[in-house]
Amino acid sequence: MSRSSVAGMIELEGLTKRYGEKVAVNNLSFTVRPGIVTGFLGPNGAGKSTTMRMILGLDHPTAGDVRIDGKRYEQLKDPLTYIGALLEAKAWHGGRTAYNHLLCLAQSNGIPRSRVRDVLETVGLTAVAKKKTKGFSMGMGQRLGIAAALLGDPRILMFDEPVNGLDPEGIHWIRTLMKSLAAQGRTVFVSSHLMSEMALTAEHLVVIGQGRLLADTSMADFIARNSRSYVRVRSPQRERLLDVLHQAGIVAVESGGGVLEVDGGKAERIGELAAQHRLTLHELSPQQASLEEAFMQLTAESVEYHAHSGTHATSPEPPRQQWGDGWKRG
Ligand SMILES: Nc1ncnc2c1ncn2[C@@H]1O[C@H](COP(=O)(O)OP(=O)(O)OP(=O)(O)O)[C@@H](O)[C@H]1O
Repeated sequence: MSRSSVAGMIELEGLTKRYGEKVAVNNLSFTVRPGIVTGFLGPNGAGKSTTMRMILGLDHPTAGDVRIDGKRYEQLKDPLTYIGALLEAKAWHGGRTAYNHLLCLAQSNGIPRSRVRDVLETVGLTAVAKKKTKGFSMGMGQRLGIAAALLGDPRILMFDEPVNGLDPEGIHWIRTLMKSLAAQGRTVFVSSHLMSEMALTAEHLVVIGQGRLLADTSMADFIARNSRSYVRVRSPQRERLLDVLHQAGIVAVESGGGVLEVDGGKAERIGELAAQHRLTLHELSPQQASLEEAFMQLTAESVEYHAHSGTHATSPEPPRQQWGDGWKRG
């Protein structure tokens, strides 16, 4: 563990959590830094919520350590002024107004009363501040949860699956808010099981599967390594086409169903070669593999419950790192 922690850093070192035989979080070590949105990505049951609960001192690690600005959560004086969090469960009292809910939280955490109006304004709930929260929609509830996280003006914000159940407008709002919090120099750590969502929000990615670290990388690097572009080609004269491509130094791979795949953007060249040799093409289509597919590849071996079988994955082996080779075929 680094003892020269920068303000706003979350540092995990060998963090492990067992529930009986089940290892929910397995020897996780990584650092979350300020000024960017860090996406915490993994399939359902990967251990994201358990990790976040340990960061907040709500669960105790079986082994390892997690520090906020170099300290354990319980060592922080007025912790809401260091780290604010939105966890999945809603924990407010439905009979209170939004204003009173936040006021109670402020008063019990040494936060000035003036912050209540500020955060209600930030999340767009000023007009309903005096309404009881039990009548709130899912989106309003999320906004109130985020207001509570922002109350202590913390340098670190942590959100567990914040866009779950929200409509497109709500999703857009949360995305914009997270980016603006990071632009203010704060640390923003956000979990999701959707790569497509993270691709639009996060600058850095931490990917876990079955509690283990699979990747800790910039989004730009993830895209560069995993955005495979290739050309799909089908021809009734497949063997002759393969020979022609081979002679031209173009590598084609058979991918089943009579389809050939050629890496890189060579569609024009393939079309010209086919025309020169009077070969018929039934398909010549440039393709771009999605990041969602790349994520599925990376985590494929660590998904707990497979939809097709419903069986529990019991392999004790760590999931194979598939950077770069994730796309190669046998
Ligand atoms: N209190 C508990 N007792 C026993 N097992 C638990 C407990 N909490 C979590 N688990 C198990 O630990 C594993 C990790 O769960 P966790 O909720 O942290 O995953 P997650 O990545 O947040 O998943 P999701 O995306 O579904 O919320 C799961 O197999 C879960 O069943």
